[in-house]
Amino acid sequence: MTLPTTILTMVQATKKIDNGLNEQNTILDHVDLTIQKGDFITVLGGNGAGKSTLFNVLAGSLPLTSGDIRLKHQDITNWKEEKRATVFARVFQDPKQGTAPRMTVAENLLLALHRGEKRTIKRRELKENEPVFYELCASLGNGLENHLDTPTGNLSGGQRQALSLLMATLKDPELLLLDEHTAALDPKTAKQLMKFTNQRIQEKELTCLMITHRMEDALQYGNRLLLLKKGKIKKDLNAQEKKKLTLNDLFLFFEEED
Ligand SMILES: Nc1ncnc2c1ncn2[C@@H]1O[C@H](COP(=O)(O)OP(=O)(O)OP(=O)(O)O)[C@@H](O)[C@H]1O
Repeated sequence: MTLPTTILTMVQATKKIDNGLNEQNTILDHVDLTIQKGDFITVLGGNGAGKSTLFNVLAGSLPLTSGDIRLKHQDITNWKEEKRATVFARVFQDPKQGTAPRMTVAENLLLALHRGEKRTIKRRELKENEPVFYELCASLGNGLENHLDTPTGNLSGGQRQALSLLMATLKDPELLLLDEHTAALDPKTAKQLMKFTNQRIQEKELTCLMITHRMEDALQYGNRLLLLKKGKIKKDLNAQEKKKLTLNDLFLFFEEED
């Protein structure tokens, strides 16, 4: 049996925000979290529970007030957002956020292939990578392979989110952050993208945190489930505990007073 490899550790991670009345609100409250390689963790919590804050402090868009974050035992607490983007990839809820609208599908994929490098797009490289990009897009099953030369602003929301997911996973990030990435899609498209997401995570053996408000998805996918309330992790369920969990248990959790 191989021992699990720790990818990420948060120790007493806390974020306080000035509320404008000379007081501070704690929006992430002394969070301890250890993520092992290959974990696919679904993250649930009501509005304002702190899910996006958790992602923002991981991605570096919000600095921690106290506590620290370690990536494979390296302290990354003070790494800037740009540096963290070389190891973490994030897909947002809004299809407009993940891709450059005036650039074509192929150009966006080429940018993703060179994530973290400062360089311009070369026509020759686009040509060379075309067969790879075609196959990659065809694997989505939504016709994106026929739009390699289409600016992404002209794609459907579903195609654009699928492309964002492909881009985020192209270079095997240490940690994939899915921030309600299916929430803006119609039920059928959301289901297809979720199926593809799971397939991609399994195939590439990625480590992933996924925020969702779809409780069925939180139960169906992943090997671990976090329940957040008032900036705290209230439950961290492992695979066995998660298997036993029902939709009713989740409804009860949301209704519970603290
Ligand atoms: N930059 C900020 N400035 C002030 N308050 C903030 C900031 N970011 C988050 N908050 C507050 O922190 C709390 C947690 O917000 P957060 O967006 O993390 O919740 P969430 O669980 O993602 O909610 P939702 O499901 O509605 O997206 C909320 O009360 C929110 O108003």
